[in-house]
Amino acid sequence: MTATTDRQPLLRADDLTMTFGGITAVKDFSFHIQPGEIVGLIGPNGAGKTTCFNMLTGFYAPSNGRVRFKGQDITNRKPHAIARLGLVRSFQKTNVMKRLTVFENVLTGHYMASRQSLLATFFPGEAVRRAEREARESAAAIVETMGLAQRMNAPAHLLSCGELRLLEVAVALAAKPSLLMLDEPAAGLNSHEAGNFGAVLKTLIGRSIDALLIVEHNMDLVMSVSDRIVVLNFGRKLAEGRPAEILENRQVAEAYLGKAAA
Ligand SMILES: Nc1ncnc2c1ncn2[C@@H]1O[C@H](COP(=O)(O)OP(=O)(O)OP(=O)(O)O)[C@@H](O)[C@H]1O
Repeated sequence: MTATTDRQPLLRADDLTMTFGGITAVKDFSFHIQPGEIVGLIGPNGAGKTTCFNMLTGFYAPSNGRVRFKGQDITNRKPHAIARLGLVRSFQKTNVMKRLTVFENVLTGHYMASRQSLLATFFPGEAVRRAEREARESAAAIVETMGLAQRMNAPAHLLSCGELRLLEVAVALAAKPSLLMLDEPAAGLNSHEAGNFGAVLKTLIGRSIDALLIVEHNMDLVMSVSDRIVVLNFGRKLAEGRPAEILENRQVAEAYLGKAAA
């Protein structure tokens, strides 16, 4: 075990359970994320990964179990309240507005997060003007961090698939997350683009975010970026460990092969 396990987790979920009518999507699922970690949450289709994301971020009220973030019990809090605490998620559907430029998309992310009043926007005082300046500086810095500086003023519809996936993360970063949760952020990327995407994600830890939880079907990507992997199967935790341990785990291989053979 590493020394990190002695510290208080950034996020801790205990016995999370979600039932929809007669279907149990997730059952007694417990896990944690330490500051500084990238954790991969994997599992075959329908294993319960997105349902977990929804429970952790307040989009679903768990049927049972608790979620703690930064030491606070956030179970059943509203999604926007959880996001304001620093737990920010992406969705499988894109958050990018195709007509806006890369910079404008990230700036819009800042405004969505800051909830500045309309009155303040039209009749700005010094404080609002300063906030505006800071938002623009921060947006430009995020674009650079994601490796998109050359595309700062390009309309999003002109971006390659790889650049678009990076921009989606950039927009999420505008909300100033402490823990960022990405749901299939590398969908549609070829192996070269996925390699670059993973390398950029790794640079974010300790610089833009404290920790990252990633749900991803691209195994090369998730194995190369994650410090630890948690495997879900039929809503239950099947395995947990370092990527090399998970790759050698027979039960995990069978869960995936079983699904593929079905
Ligand atoms: N709102 C819902 N109502 C009823 N059943 C649901 C609902 N959301 C999810 N489920 C069911 O819960 C189970 C887990 O689904 P979930 O989407 O969480 O899996 P997943 O691991 O994210 O799958 P994928 O990798 O395909 O995205 C599935 O059987 C799904 O049909």
